[in-house]
Order: sequence, then C-alpha cells, then structure tokens
Amino acid sequence: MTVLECRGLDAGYSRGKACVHGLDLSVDAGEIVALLGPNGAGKTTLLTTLAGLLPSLGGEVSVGGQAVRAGDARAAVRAGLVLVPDDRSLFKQLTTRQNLQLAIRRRGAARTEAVDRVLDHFPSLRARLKVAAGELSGGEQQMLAIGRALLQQPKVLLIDELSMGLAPIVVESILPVLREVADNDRTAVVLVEQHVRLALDTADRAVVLVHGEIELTDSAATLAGDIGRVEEAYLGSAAH
Ligand SMILES: Nc1ncnc2c1ncn2[C@@H]1O[C@H](COP(=O)(O)OP(=O)(O)OP(=O)(O)O)[C@@H](O)[C@H]1O
Repeated sequence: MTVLECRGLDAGYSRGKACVHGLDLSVDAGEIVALLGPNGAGKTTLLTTLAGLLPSLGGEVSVGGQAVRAGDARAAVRAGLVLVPDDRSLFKQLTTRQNLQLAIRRRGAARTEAVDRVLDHFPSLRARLKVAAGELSGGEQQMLAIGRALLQQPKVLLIDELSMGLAPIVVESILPVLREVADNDRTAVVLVEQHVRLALDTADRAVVLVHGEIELTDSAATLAGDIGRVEEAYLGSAAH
C-alpha cells in the first residue's frame, strides 16, 4: 500500500531555480527506499522539502492519500513525515533522556513505554540516559536522533546521510533497526546513504537521483547483483 506519493515535485532554494525537477516517487508502507546519487544531486533538498522545511516549488506530496501542505514543517510531522537531518539536530546540552522525552507529547506510563521501546531498539543508550547528548559518541548521537524521530510515530521516516562520520560497524548496528521498524511497524523509510553497498543490503528498492531527476530505480537486490548499473548512473552524471 502506497504511503508516500510525490507527483511532479519541484524543489530548490529559489523560484525558477529548482534543483529537483518534476519528481514522481511512491513509497509503500514497510518499504525501505535507498536514495542514492552523487554530491549535489538534490537528495538533501528533496528530504528537506518533504519535511516541510523548504517550500516546494511545485507539485504535490501526499501521505496516506492526504495532501500535505507544502512548506509547513508542523503539517509534515502531523502527516507522519519525520526527518532525521544530516546534522542530527540534537539538543546538545540536554541529556539523552530529555532529548527523547521532548519528542513525545504523551504523559505518564505511555511516555515511559514509548521511550522504553526506543531503548529496546538501541540498548546502548540505556547506560547513557543521564549523559548530555553533546557528550555521546557519533554513533550514539545517530541512535538518539533516530530514536527521537521514532517517538514521533512516523509513517515515513526520512534519514539524511545516516552513516556520516560513523564507523561501518556502528552503521551496521543501526541499519537492522530500520528493517525492524519497517517490518514490524510498517513504517516507510527513505534513506540517503553514501555507502551504496550498505544501502542496497538494507533497502528494498533504490532510486538514483542525478541532477534532480531519477536516473535509475530498481529493486535493491537486483542492483546489488549488478552494481555496475549504479556506477554507470553516477558516472552518467559527469557527462550531463
Ligand atoms: N542552502 C542552499 N542554498 C542554495 N543552494 C543550495 C543550498 N543547499 C544546497 N544547494 C544546492 O542545491 C543542489 C542540490 O544539493 P543537495 O544538498 O540537495 O544535494 P545532495 O544530493 O544532498 O548532495 P550531498 O551529498 O553533497 O549533500 C546543489 O547544486 C547545491 O549546491
């Protein structure tokens, strides 16, 4: 079942200068889509626009069949579009626990239960609950950023540059959590990831964005078995 639908989406930083052009993209509930592409392809711009942090320059976005008002971050979160930005945007002076608690409006037992579920996903955060987010390791910060996003009960989790600055072993411990969330909660995940191999191993489908347009899309398993097609799509970008 389609949960996220973009039709003819134009995105960019000023009118008449779109860097994502007429993008059509559908993502199913429980599906992980790896959004790949060279530097400057428009991946961050697309996620930021979906999250309502940038006004879109045209086209439509809907979640669960309901149109989402463009350029309205609150409307995006209410619709279930939740972004984990590449800088992770944690409250660095606040503790891990406080960062998690700020993400949920619910009170009392429901809040404790929701935080507990996140800690089940990321057990290493349990020992770090009283530590300021700024003191956490890069991997712990990424876990906290994803945990905080999960507390907002996303229908579509948008993750920008998951592995930025992290050791591969740390990334490999985080990626299975996305699979669990997709499989068990039917959350859709759009994952921007520079490590193509890791992304293809985790995702159901991959989309290669080049100069703001979809150059290639196929099942992740198919592309993992023919990585040359992905490389060609990237290299093709140099010829544009
Ligand atoms: N704040 C900004 N203002 C104006 N133009 C921007 C801004 N941020 C990015 N751009 C431009 O928008 C285009 C798309 O950039 P974007 O960051 O979305 O690409 P990306 O695929 O995420 O690449 P990267 O992996 O390098 O982050 C690029 O040409 C970039 O220079």
